[in-house]
Amino acid sequence: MNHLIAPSVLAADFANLQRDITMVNESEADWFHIDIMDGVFVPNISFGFPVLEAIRKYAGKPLDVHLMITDPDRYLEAFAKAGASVITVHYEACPHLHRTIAAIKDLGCKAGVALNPHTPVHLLEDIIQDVDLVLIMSVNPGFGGQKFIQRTFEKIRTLKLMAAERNNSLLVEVDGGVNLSNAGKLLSCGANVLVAGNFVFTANDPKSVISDLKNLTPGLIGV
Ligand SMILES: O=C(CO)[C@@H](O)[C@H](O)COP(=O)(O)O
Repeated sequence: MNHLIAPSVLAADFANLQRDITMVNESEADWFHIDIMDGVFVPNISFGFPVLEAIRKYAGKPLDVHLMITDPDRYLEAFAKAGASVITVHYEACPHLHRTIAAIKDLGCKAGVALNPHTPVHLLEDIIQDVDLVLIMSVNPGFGGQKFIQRTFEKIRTLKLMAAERNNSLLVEVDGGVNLSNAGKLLSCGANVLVAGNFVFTANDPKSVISDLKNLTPGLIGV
């Protein structure tokens, strides 16, 4: 499949949110990446349902909702109702992950599981066949604009090997510090969804940055 680009709205200008949403609508991006942070699972609070509903009102592309919250089961239905197409929960926040993934699918959404940088890919061995997406965090979650962790490349390769045996259609998403100097290598390691926040929204020409990420050939840049 061609890879997907998901600009992270956390890096948008919230005083000009409609303008930034329109920019993403008009760009070659595929999804809106929406970071929900509760100040408990991660040391930051982002935004909740009123903002998500405002984004949904103008967004012309699927909402890829990344829940950095404890006990996400409490809110799955509300996020589905608020317009999420993909709901990703953290492995580290879900004691009954199999049940949580089933609940997301029952709501008609794609189900994803995210791994913090310290969480090994092999822990997904008994769930990888049940998820639509694995999100590999390439920074510690909680903030945009952090430095990409190099170990991520190897994690994606390992995940890809596991997926080849157990889930060929798995979406492999990478999030944190993604830019044009690491994106080509991420694609060649097996990533097929790139999240980018600051690299897109602080650019002089965000649409052309999105286009550059979308039209990358795996491995040609940043290997
Ligand atoms: O989930 C997160 C941070 O916790 C990310 O989605 C960031 O929002 C990505 O931002 P950049 O690192 O690309 O600026």
